[in-house]
Amino acid sequence: MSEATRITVHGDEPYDVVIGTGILGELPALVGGRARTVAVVYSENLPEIARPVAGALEQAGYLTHLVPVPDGEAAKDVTTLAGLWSRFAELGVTRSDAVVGVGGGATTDLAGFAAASWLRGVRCVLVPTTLLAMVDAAVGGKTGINIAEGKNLVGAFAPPAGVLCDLATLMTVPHEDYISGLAETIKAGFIRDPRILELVEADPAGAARPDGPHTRELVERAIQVKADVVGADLKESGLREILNYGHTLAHAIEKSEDYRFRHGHAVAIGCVYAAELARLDGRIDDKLVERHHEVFSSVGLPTSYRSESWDELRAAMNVDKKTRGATLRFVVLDELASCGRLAGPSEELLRDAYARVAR
Ligand SMILES: NC(=O)c1ccc[n+]([C@@H]2O[C@H](COP(=O)([O-])OP(=O)(O)OC[C@H]3O[C@@H](n4cnc5c(N)ncnc54)[C@H](O)[C@@H]3O)[C@@H](O)[C@H]2O)c1
Ligand SMILES: O=C(O)C(=O)C[C@@H](O)[C@H](O)[C@H](O)COP(=O)(O)O
Ligand SMILES: [Zn+2]
Repeated sequence: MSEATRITVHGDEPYDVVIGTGILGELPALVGGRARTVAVVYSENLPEIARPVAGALEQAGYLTHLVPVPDGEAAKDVTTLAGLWSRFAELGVTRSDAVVGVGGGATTDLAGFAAASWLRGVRCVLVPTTLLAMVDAAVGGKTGINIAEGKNLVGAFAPPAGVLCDLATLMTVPHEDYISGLAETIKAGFIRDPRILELVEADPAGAARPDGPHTRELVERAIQVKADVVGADLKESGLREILNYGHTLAHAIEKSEDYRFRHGHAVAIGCVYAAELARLDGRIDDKLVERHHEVFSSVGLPTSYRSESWDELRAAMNVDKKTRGATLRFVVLDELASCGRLAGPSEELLRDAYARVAR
Protein backbone atom coordinates (compact mmCIF):
# COMPACT_ATOMS: atom_id res chain seq x y z
CA MET A 1 0.00 0.00 0.00
CA SER A 2 1.25 3.50 -0.79
CA GLU A 3 0.01 6.88 0.34
CA ALA A 4 -2.70 8.08 -1.99
CA THR A 5 -2.50 11.24 -4.08
CA ARG A 6 -5.74 13.18 -4.59
CA ILE A 7 -6.35 15.33 -7.62
CA THR A 8 -9.54 17.35 -7.40
CA VAL A 9 -11.50 17.99 -10.57
CA HIS A 10 -13.23 21.32 -10.11
CA GLY A 11 -16.63 22.31 -11.47
CA ASP A 12 -20.23 22.45 -10.29
CA GLU A 13 -19.78 19.18 -8.40
CA PRO A 14 -16.07 18.74 -7.66
CA TYR A 15 -14.75 15.21 -7.21
CA ASP A 16 -11.48 13.51 -6.40
CA VAL A 17 -9.31 11.21 -8.44
CA VAL A 18 -7.49 9.07 -5.88
CA ILE A 19 -4.22 7.49 -7.04
CA GLY A 20 -2.06 4.94 -5.24
CA THR A 21 -1.24 1.27 -4.84
CA GLY A 22 -3.46 -1.05 -2.80
CA ILE A 23 -6.00 1.69 -2.06
CA LEU A 24 -9.33 -0.16 -2.35
CA GLY A 25 -10.09 0.92 1.19
CA GLU A 26 -10.71 4.43 -0.20
CA LEU A 27 -13.67 3.24 -2.29
CA PRO A 28 -16.57 3.36 0.21
CA ALA A 29 -15.88 7.01 0.96
CA LEU A 30 -16.15 7.81 -2.75
CA VAL A 31 -19.44 5.91 -3.05
CA GLY A 32 -20.75 7.89 -0.08
CA GLY A 33 -23.18 7.27 2.72
CA ARG A 34 -26.48 7.69 0.89
CA ALA A 35 -26.37 4.62 -1.32
CA ARG A 36 -27.60 1.26 -0.09
CA THR A 37 -27.54 -0.80 -3.29
CA VAL A 38 -24.45 -0.70 -5.51
CA ALA A 39 -24.27 -2.27 -8.98
CA VAL A 40 -20.65 -3.09 -9.81
CA VAL A 41 -20.51 -3.06 -13.61
CA TYR A 42 -17.31 -4.78 -14.74
CA SER A 43 -15.73 -6.33 -17.79
CA GLU A 44 -16.39 -10.08 -17.76
CA ASN A 45 -12.63 -10.47 -18.34
CA LEU A 46 -11.81 -9.06 -14.93
CA PRO A 47 -13.54 -11.06 -12.18
CA GLU A 48 -10.33 -11.12 -10.11
CA ILE A 49 -10.41 -7.33 -9.95
CA ALA A 50 -14.17 -6.92 -9.61
CA ARG A 51 -14.61 -9.37 -6.71
CA PRO A 52 -12.37 -7.51 -4.24
CA VAL A 53 -14.03 -4.24 -5.30
CA ALA A 54 -17.42 -5.73 -4.44
CA GLY A 55 -15.93 -7.22 -1.26
CA ALA A 56 -14.70 -3.82 -0.07
CA LEU A 57 -18.19 -2.40 -0.61
CA GLU A 58 -19.95 -5.30 1.09
CA GLN A 59 -17.66 -4.94 4.08
CA ALA A 60 -18.64 -1.32 4.29
CA GLY A 61 -22.32 -2.35 4.45
CA TYR A 62 -23.58 -1.85 0.89
CA LEU A 63 -25.88 -4.37 -0.78
CA THR A 64 -23.53 -5.13 -3.65
CA HIS A 65 -24.29 -6.84 -6.98
CA LEU A 66 -21.72 -7.90 -9.56
CA VAL A 67 -22.92 -7.06 -13.08
CA PRO A 68 -20.62 -8.40 -15.83
CA VAL A 69 -20.62 -6.89 -19.32
CA PRO A 70 -18.82 -8.11 -22.46
CA ASP A 71 -15.17 -7.18 -22.61
CA GLY A 72 -13.75 -4.13 -24.36
CA GLU A 73 -15.07 -2.01 -27.18
CA ALA A 74 -17.79 -4.52 -28.12
CA ALA A 75 -19.61 -3.58 -24.91
CA LYS A 76 -19.96 0.06 -25.95
CA ASP A 77 -23.17 -0.63 -27.83
CA VAL A 78 -26.86 -0.05 -27.40
CA THR A 79 -27.69 -3.73 -26.79
CA THR A 80 -25.34 -3.98 -23.82
CA LEU A 81 -26.55 -0.62 -22.55
CA ALA A 82 -30.20 -1.74 -22.70
CA GLY A 83 -29.20 -4.94 -20.86
CA LEU A 84 -27.76 -2.81 -18.06
CA TRP A 85 -30.95 -0.78 -17.73
CA SER A 86 -32.93 -4.02 -17.35
CA ARG A 87 -30.46 -5.35 -14.79
CA PHE A 88 -30.63 -2.10 -12.76
CA ALA A 89 -34.42 -2.44 -12.76
CA GLU A 90 -34.20 -6.05 -11.52
CA LEU A 91 -31.74 -5.09 -8.79
CA GLY A 92 -33.83 -2.15 -7.66
CA VAL A 93 -31.18 0.51 -8.19
CA THR A 94 -32.92 3.69 -7.04
CA ARG A 95 -32.01 7.36 -7.32
CA SER A 96 -30.17 7.26 -4.01
CA ASP A 97 -28.10 4.21 -5.04
CA ALA A 98 -24.88 3.97 -7.02
CA VAL A 99 -23.12 2.34 -9.94
CA VAL A 100 -19.43 1.47 -9.74
CA GLY A 101 -17.71 0.90 -13.10
CA VAL A 102 -14.65 -1.37 -13.09
CA GLY A 103 -12.45 -1.94 -16.13
CA GLY A 104 -10.75 -0.28 -19.06
CA GLY A 105 -12.02 2.84 -20.79
CA ALA A 106 -14.63 0.95 -22.80
CA THR A 107 -16.22 -0.34 -19.61
CA THR A 108 -16.00 2.96 -17.76
CA ASP A 109 -17.53 4.82 -20.75
CA LEU A 110 -20.40 2.32 -20.82
CA ALA A 111 -20.94 2.16 -17.05
CA GLY A 112 -20.80 5.95 -16.86
CA PHE A 113 -23.47 6.33 -19.55
CA ALA A 114 -25.64 3.60 -18.03
CA ALA A 115 -25.51 5.47 -14.70
CA ALA A 116 -26.14 8.84 -16.39
CA SER A 117 -29.20 7.55 -18.24
CA TRP A 118 -30.70 5.31 -15.53
CA LEU A 119 -33.51 7.23 -13.78
CA ARG A 120 -31.97 10.30 -15.52
CA GLY A 121 -28.81 9.94 -13.50
CA VAL A 122 -27.52 8.06 -10.48
CA ARG A 123 -24.24 8.41 -8.62
CA CYS A 124 -21.31 6.77 -10.41
CA VAL A 125 -17.84 5.96 -9.13
CA LEU A 126 -15.22 4.67 -11.55
CA VAL A 127 -12.41 2.21 -10.88
CA PRO A 128 -10.28 2.32 -14.03
CA THR A 129 -7.99 -0.67 -14.51
CA THR A 130 -5.98 0.29 -17.61
CA LEU A 131 -3.50 3.11 -18.02
CA LEU A 132 -5.76 4.66 -20.65
CA ALA A 133 -8.80 4.63 -18.39
CA MET A 134 -6.83 6.11 -15.47
CA VAL A 135 -5.22 8.98 -17.35
CA ASP A 136 -8.14 9.77 -19.61
CA ALA A 137 -11.40 7.84 -19.92
CA ALA A 138 -12.52 7.72 -16.30
CA VAL A 139 -11.80 11.39 -15.64
CA GLY A 140 -13.86 14.24 -17.04
CA GLY A 141 -17.37 12.91 -17.49
CA LYS A 142 -17.48 12.00 -21.17
CA THR A 143 -19.60 8.84 -21.21
CA GLY A 144 -21.11 7.02 -24.15
CA ILE A 145 -21.36 4.26 -26.71
CA ASN A 146 -20.52 3.74 -30.37
CA ILE A 147 -22.99 3.27 -33.22
CA ALA A 148 -22.34 2.03 -36.76
CA GLU A 149 -22.17 5.64 -37.96
CA GLY A 150 -19.31 6.57 -35.66
CA LYS A 151 -17.41 6.47 -32.39
CA ASN A 152 -18.98 7.80 -29.16
CA LEU A 153 -21.84 9.37 -31.12
CA VAL A 154 -24.35 8.71 -28.31
CA GLY A 155 -23.57 9.75 -24.77
CA ALA A 156 -23.67 12.40 -22.10
CA PHE A 157 -21.40 14.68 -20.12
CA ALA A 158 -21.85 13.12 -16.69
CA PRO A 159 -18.91 13.55 -14.30
CA PRO A 160 -18.33 10.70 -11.85
CA ALA A 161 -18.61 11.21 -8.10
CA GLY A 162 -15.09 9.88 -7.67
CA VAL A 163 -12.36 7.92 -9.42
CA LEU A 164 -10.11 5.34 -7.80
CA CYS A 165 -6.86 4.52 -9.63
CA ASP A 166 -5.20 1.54 -7.99
CA LEU A 167 -1.87 1.27 -9.79
CA ALA A 168 -1.58 -2.39 -8.69
CA THR A 169 -4.21 -3.30 -11.30
CA LEU A 170 -1.92 -2.12 -14.10
CA MET A 171 0.46 -5.05 -13.57
CA THR A 172 -1.77 -7.48 -15.49
CA VAL A 173 -2.71 -5.20 -18.38
CA PRO A 174 -1.56 -6.75 -21.70
CA HIS A 175 1.42 -4.88 -23.15
CA GLU A 176 -0.39 -3.60 -26.26
CA ASP A 177 -3.21 -2.24 -24.10
CA TYR A 178 -0.70 -0.64 -21.76
CA ILE A 179 1.07 1.26 -24.56
CA SER A 180 -2.32 2.24 -25.95
CA GLY A 181 -2.74 4.19 -22.70
CA LEU A 182 0.71 5.63 -23.12
CA ALA A 183 -0.50 7.25 -26.37
CA GLU A 184 -3.03 9.37 -24.43
CA THR A 185 -0.34 10.12 -21.84
CA ILE A 186 2.05 11.33 -24.55
CA LYS A 187 -0.82 13.32 -26.10
CA ALA A 188 -1.14 15.14 -22.75
CA GLY A 189 2.59 15.88 -23.00
CA PHE A 190 2.30 17.50 -26.42
CA ILE A 191 -0.77 19.59 -25.65
CA ARG A 192 0.06 20.77 -22.13
CA ASP A 193 2.84 19.14 -20.10
CA PRO A 194 6.14 18.60 -21.97
CA ARG A 195 7.73 17.07 -18.85
CA ILE A 196 5.76 13.93 -19.78
CA LEU A 197 7.61 13.82 -23.09
CA GLU A 198 10.97 14.23 -21.35
CA LEU A 199 10.21 11.34 -18.98
CA VAL A 200 9.24 9.06 -21.86
CA GLU A 201 12.18 10.10 -24.00
CA ALA A 202 14.66 9.53 -21.19
CA ASP A 203 13.53 5.91 -20.76
CA PRO A 204 11.04 4.66 -23.36
CA ALA A 205 11.33 1.03 -22.26
CA GLY A 206 10.61 2.00 -18.66
CA ALA A 207 7.66 4.14 -19.73
CA ALA A 208 6.20 1.18 -21.60
CA ARG A 209 6.07 -0.95 -18.42
CA PRO A 210 3.64 -0.58 -15.51
CA ASP A 211 6.52 -1.13 -13.07
CA GLY A 212 8.70 1.49 -14.77
CA PRO A 213 10.51 4.06 -12.61
CA HIS A 214 8.22 6.96 -13.54
CA THR A 215 4.84 5.24 -13.88
CA ARG A 216 3.20 7.07 -11.01
CA GLU A 217 4.54 10.46 -12.07
CA LEU A 218 3.37 9.88 -15.65
CA VAL A 219 -0.09 8.86 -14.45
CA GLU A 220 -0.38 11.81 -12.07
CA ARG A 221 0.85 14.35 -14.61
CA ALA A 222 -1.55 13.15 -17.30
CA ILE A 223 -4.48 13.13 -14.86
CA GLN A 224 -3.55 16.65 -13.76
CA VAL A 225 -3.66 17.82 -17.38
CA LYS A 226 -7.08 16.25 -17.84
CA ALA A 227 -8.39 17.58 -14.51
CA ASP A 228 -7.22 21.14 -15.25
CA VAL A 229 -8.81 21.15 -18.68
CA VAL A 230 -12.17 19.56 -17.86
CA GLY A 231 -12.37 21.58 -14.64
CA ALA A 232 -12.31 24.72 -16.78
CA ASP A 233 -14.54 23.52 -19.64
CA LEU A 234 -16.64 20.43 -18.88
CA LYS A 235 -18.86 20.61 -21.95
CA GLU A 236 -16.14 21.27 -24.51
CA SER A 237 -17.11 24.76 -25.48
CA GLY A 238 -13.49 25.64 -26.23
CA LEU A 239 -10.46 24.64 -24.18
CA ARG A 240 -11.53 21.00 -23.73
CA GLU A 241 -11.14 20.40 -27.45
CA ILE A 242 -7.38 20.19 -26.91
CA LEU A 243 -7.90 16.75 -25.30
CA ASN A 244 -9.18 15.69 -28.69
CA TYR A 245 -5.73 16.21 -30.25
CA GLY A 246 -5.22 13.43 -32.80
CA HIS A 247 -8.78 12.13 -32.48
CA THR A 248 -10.27 13.35 -35.77
CA LEU A 249 -8.29 10.80 -37.75
CA ALA A 250 -8.12 8.33 -34.83
CA HIS A 251 -11.88 7.87 -34.61
CA ALA A 252 -12.10 7.55 -38.41
CA ILE A 253 -9.51 4.75 -38.28
CA GLU A 254 -11.37 2.99 -35.47
CA LYS A 255 -14.65 3.17 -37.39
CA SER A 256 -13.03 1.93 -40.62
CA GLU A 257 -11.57 -0.98 -38.66
CA ASP A 258 -14.97 -1.87 -37.12
CA TYR A 259 -13.69 -0.78 -33.68
CA ARG A 260 -11.15 -3.59 -33.63
CA PHE A 261 -8.20 -1.17 -33.60
CA ARG A 262 -6.93 -0.02 -30.20
CA HIS A 263 -7.95 3.55 -29.39
CA GLY A 264 -4.50 4.67 -28.22
CA HIS A 265 -2.81 3.22 -31.29
CA ALA A 266 -5.22 5.20 -33.46
CA VAL A 267 -4.56 8.31 -31.35
CA ALA A 268 -0.80 7.98 -31.88
CA ILE A 269 -1.32 7.93 -35.66
CA GLY A 270 -3.86 10.75 -35.36
CA CYS A 271 -1.44 12.96 -33.42
CA VAL A 272 1.27 12.41 -36.04
CA TYR A 273 -1.29 13.29 -38.71
CA ALA A 274 -2.26 16.48 -36.85
CA ALA A 275 1.44 17.37 -36.56
CA GLU A 276 1.89 16.85 -40.32
CA LEU A 277 -1.14 19.08 -40.95
CA ALA A 278 0.34 21.77 -38.71
CA ARG A 279 3.70 21.58 -40.51
CA LEU A 280 2.05 21.87 -43.94
CA ASP A 281 0.00 24.79 -42.63
CA GLY A 282 3.23 26.55 -41.59
CA ARG A 283 2.62 26.38 -37.84
CA ILE A 284 5.31 24.05 -36.53
CA ASP A 285 8.77 23.05 -37.67
CA ASP A 286 10.17 19.70 -38.83
CA LYS A 287 11.78 19.11 -35.44
CA LEU A 288 8.47 19.06 -33.55
CA VAL A 289 6.91 16.77 -36.15
CA GLU A 290 9.88 14.40 -35.90
CA ARG A 291 9.48 14.46 -32.13
CA HIS A 292 5.96 13.07 -32.61
CA HIS A 293 7.21 10.24 -34.84
CA GLU A 294 10.05 9.44 -32.46
CA VAL A 295 8.34 9.53 -29.09
CA PHE A 296 5.34 7.44 -30.17
CA SER A 297 7.45 4.88 -32.03
CA SER A 298 10.01 4.67 -29.18
CA VAL A 299 7.38 3.00 -26.99
CA GLY A 300 6.12 0.71 -29.76
CA LEU A 301 3.14 2.72 -30.97
CA PRO A 302 2.30 2.98 -34.68
CA THR A 303 2.89 6.27 -36.48
CA SER A 304 1.69 5.25 -39.92
CA TYR A 305 -1.53 3.85 -41.32
CA ARG A 306 -2.56 3.03 -44.85
CA SER A 307 -6.27 2.73 -45.49
CA GLU A 308 -7.68 0.71 -48.36
CA SER A 309 -9.74 3.77 -49.15
CA TRP A 310 -8.76 7.37 -48.39
CA ASP A 311 -12.27 8.44 -49.43
CA GLU A 312 -13.80 6.23 -46.73
CA LEU A 313 -11.42 7.52 -44.08
CA ARG A 314 -12.00 11.10 -45.18
CA ALA A 315 -15.80 10.66 -45.03
CA ALA A 316 -15.55 9.12 -41.56
CA MET A 317 -13.80 12.27 -40.32
CA ASN A 318 -16.90 14.34 -41.10
CA VAL A 319 -18.79 12.97 -38.08
CA ASP A 320 -16.09 14.24 -35.71
CA LYS A 321 -17.77 16.17 -32.92
CA LYS A 322 -15.60 19.25 -33.49
CA THR A 323 -17.13 19.66 -36.96
CA ARG A 324 -19.34 22.74 -37.24
CA GLY A 325 -21.77 22.69 -40.17
CA ALA A 326 -19.69 21.46 -43.10
CA THR A 327 -16.43 22.73 -41.58
CA LEU A 328 -14.01 20.09 -40.41
CA ARG A 329 -11.91 21.34 -37.49
CA PHE A 330 -8.64 19.95 -36.14
CA VAL A 331 -6.78 20.62 -32.94
CA VAL A 332 -3.21 21.42 -33.99
CA LEU A 333 -0.11 22.66 -32.24
CA ASP A 334 1.03 26.23 -32.84
CA GLU A 335 4.05 25.28 -30.76
CA LEU A 336 4.80 22.69 -28.10
CA ALA A 337 2.10 22.81 -25.38
CA SER A 338 0.16 25.50 -27.20
CA CYS A 339 -2.84 24.43 -29.24
CA GLY A 340 -4.67 26.16 -32.04
CA ARG A 341 -7.46 25.10 -34.38
CA LEU A 342 -7.28 24.39 -38.09
CA ALA A 343 -10.75 24.98 -39.50
CA GLY A 344 -11.82 24.04 -43.01
CA PRO A 345 -8.51 22.71 -44.33
CA SER A 346 -8.37 22.17 -48.09
CA GLU A 347 -8.82 18.64 -49.43
CA GLU A 348 -5.29 18.91 -50.82
CA LEU A 349 -3.84 19.65 -47.38
CA LEU A 350 -5.75 16.75 -45.84
CA ARG A 351 -4.53 14.37 -48.52
CA ASP A 352 -0.92 15.61 -48.46
CA ALA A 353 -0.72 15.13 -44.69
CA TYR A 354 -2.25 11.68 -45.10
CA ALA A 355 0.41 10.78 -47.67
CA ARG A 356 2.99 11.41 -44.95
CA VAL A 357 1.38 8.98 -42.49
CA ALA A 358 0.44 6.39 -45.13
CA ARG A 359 4.11 5.60 -45.79
N1 LIG B 1 -14.44 9.11 -21.86
C1 LIG B 1 -13.28 9.58 -22.24
O1 LIG B 1 -12.92 10.74 -22.00
C2 LIG B 1 -12.34 8.67 -22.95
C3 LIG B 1 -11.00 9.02 -23.07
C4 LIG B 1 -10.13 8.17 -23.73
C5 LIG B 1 -10.60 6.96 -24.22
N2 LIG B 1 -11.89 6.63 -24.06
C6 LIG B 1 -12.38 5.32 -24.51
O2 LIG B 1 -11.70 4.30 -23.80
C7 LIG B 1 -11.72 3.10 -24.58
C8 LIG B 1 -10.36 2.45 -24.57
O3 LIG B 1 -10.04 2.09 -23.25
P1 LIG B 1 -8.92 0.98 -22.95
O4 LIG B 1 -7.72 1.23 -23.75
O5 LIG B 1 -8.82 0.90 -21.49
O6 LIG B 1 -9.57 -0.32 -23.59
P2 LIG B 1 -10.54 -1.46 -23.03
O7 LIG B 1 -11.49 -0.97 -22.05
O8 LIG B 1 -11.08 -2.12 -24.25
O9 LIG B 1 -9.53 -2.45 -22.29
C9 LIG B 1 -8.50 -3.06 -23.04
C10 LIG B 1 -8.32 -4.51 -22.60
O10 LIG B 1 -7.64 -4.55 -21.37
C11 LIG B 1 -8.25 -5.50 -20.51
N3 LIG B 1 -7.98 -5.09 -19.14
C12 LIG B 1 -8.45 -3.98 -18.51
N4 LIG B 1 -7.89 -3.86 -17.32
C13 LIG B 1 -7.09 -4.94 -17.13
C14 LIG B 1 -6.25 -5.36 -16.09
N5 LIG B 1 -6.06 -4.63 -15.00
N6 LIG B 1 -5.59 -6.52 -16.24
C15 LIG B 1 -5.72 -7.25 -17.39
N7 LIG B 1 -6.47 -6.88 -18.44
C16 LIG B 1 -7.15 -5.72 -18.30
C17 LIG B 1 -9.69 -5.44 -20.89
O11 LIG B 1 -10.34 -6.61 -20.47
C18 LIG B 1 -9.60 -5.30 -22.40
O12 LIG B 1 -9.49 -6.55 -23.03
C19 LIG B 1 -12.20 3.50 -25.95
O13 LIG B 1 -13.54 3.12 -26.10
C20 LIG B 1 -12.07 5.00 -25.95
O14 LIG B 1 -12.98 5.60 -26.84
C21 LIG B 1 -12.77 7.46 -23.44
O1 LIG C 1 -11.99 14.14 -22.65
C1 LIG C 1 -12.00 14.60 -23.79
O2 LIG C 1 -12.59 15.64 -24.07
C2 LIG C 1 -11.32 13.91 -24.89
O3 LIG C 1 -11.46 14.28 -26.03
C3 LIG C 1 -10.45 12.76 -24.52
C4 LIG C 1 -10.27 11.73 -25.61
O4 LIG C 1 -9.04 11.08 -25.36
C5 LIG C 1 -11.35 10.65 -25.61
O5 LIG C 1 -11.00 9.64 -26.51
C6 LIG C 1 -12.77 11.10 -25.83
O6 LIG C 1 -13.66 10.04 -25.58
C7 LIG C 1 -13.04 11.53 -27.23
O7 LIG C 1 -14.23 12.20 -27.21
P1 LIG C 1 -15.14 12.48 -28.47
O8 LIG C 1 -16.01 13.58 -27.98
O9 LIG C 1 -14.27 12.89 -29.61
O10 LIG C 1 -15.87 11.22 -28.76
ZN1 LIG D 1 -8.89 9.35 -26.61
